[in-house]
Order: sequence, then C-alpha cells, then structure tokens
Amino acid sequence: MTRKSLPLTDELHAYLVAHGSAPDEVVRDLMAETVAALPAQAGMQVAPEQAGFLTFLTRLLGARRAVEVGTFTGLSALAIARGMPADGRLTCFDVSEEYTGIARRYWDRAGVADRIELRIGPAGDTLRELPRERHLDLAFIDADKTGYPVYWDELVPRMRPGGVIAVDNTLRGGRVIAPENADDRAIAAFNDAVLADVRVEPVMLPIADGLTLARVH
Ligand SMILES: C[S@@+](CC[C@H](N)C(=O)[O-])C[C@H]1O[C@@H](n2cnc3c(N)ncnc32)[C@H](O)[C@@H]1O
Repeated sequence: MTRKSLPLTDELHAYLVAHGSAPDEVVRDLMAETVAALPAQAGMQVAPEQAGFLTFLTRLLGARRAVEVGTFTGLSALAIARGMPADGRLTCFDVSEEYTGIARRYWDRAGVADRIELRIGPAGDTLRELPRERHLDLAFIDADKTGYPVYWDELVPRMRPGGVIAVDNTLRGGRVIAPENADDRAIAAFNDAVLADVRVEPVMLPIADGLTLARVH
C-alpha cells in the first residue's frame, strides 16, 4: 500500500498506456507526425493516458458543449471530440495555423471534424466572443502558462452548474514548489488562486505533468 502516486518508469508507463488507453492507429500516426514535423515542440502534446482520460471524462459528463484553449497538433481535441455525441460541439482556441493544420487532417481522418470549430487568435481575446451564459459542460486549458488566469476568468462564468474545467501542467515538472522561471511562478500562483476560488471544487491529479479538475458550482 502507498499513500502517494507511484513514480513511473518508462516500462511502467508503457504498461499503463497499453492497459488503459492504448492509442489507435490515428493517434499513433498523429503522435509520430508531431515528433517528425515538430521535434522541438512535440513535448507540448498531451500524454496518451491523458488523451484517454479526456475521452473518458467527456463521456462521463455527457458533454455536448466544450472548449479547448491550446490545441497544438490536435490530440487533446481529438480525445474530447471522440467522447462527445455526434451533435456535440468543441470550440478550440490556438494562435498557430501551422500546428493546427496538422490537427485538422487528423480530425478529418478520425471522423470528428464536424464536431470541432477552430478559432485562431490570442485566446485572451477570442474567448470573449463566446456567449456570456452558463453553457459549457467541459473546458480544457493547455496554452501559454501566464495566460491561465485570464482563460480561467473567462471560462468559469460560462460553465454550466456541475461543468468541469481541466487544467494541464499544474505540477510543472515538480517545480511548483520551487519555481525556476516565469511560467513556473505563474502556475504556482494560479494553483493558489484555484484553491481559493469559492466558485469551484478542485482536485489535482498527478497525471502526466499534473492535471487539475475543477467542478464549477
Ligand atoms: C501545450 S500546447 C497544447 C497541446 C495540445 N493540448 C495537445 O494535445 O497537443 C500549447 C498550445 O497553446 C498555443 N498558444 C500559445 N499561446 C496562445 C494564446 N495566447 N492563445 C491561444 N493559444 C495559444 C500554442 O500555439 C500551442 O499550440
């Protein structure tokens, strides 16, 4: 018995992925193309077990309206879209046509492109275009770390009661307890703000680089 999460060796991580959320051919190809086309940026992609978890969570919530901030080459969006019913709608926000050009091809191939709308531009501005009502079942934040407080403030009032905001990289490779740069400090301050936010009930999970789930009252 252990009171904290196991550290994952490469072998144990491979076992966990294979037994819980084994990538299909589309996801395997997307991961491979991301590494080949964007070797310096590929580490930004969500982990395969996170993708599996996002599909599971989307289905568990019965999510029909979702938002993603930070799409990159599209793996997390693909995972969320796959958990939605055919009439579900995921709105994705990113600044890069180059990264999301790859995403669009894989959404097509997976047969979920008609569930996804992509908006290109700084999400601090583009999120404001969403209806100012409580209509979102799920939101996933995974963009520039210093922007998290802005995205949070735009999203919380738009979540339906019981909706969930998932936030990636909330452990920052463990550096939240001893920040080394501006992004680390931004996330440490963001985590404190989430904990103090009476509008939500948060839980922090040690999946990949840390995933916070916040259920909005
Ligand atoms: C960590 S990656 C997202 C990874 C993605 N969730 C996945 O599953 O592959 C961060 C993304 O945020 C985008 N980004 C950076 N600054 C942004 C901003 N101000 N507004 C919207 N997107 C931004 C980047 O272009 C990049 O694609």
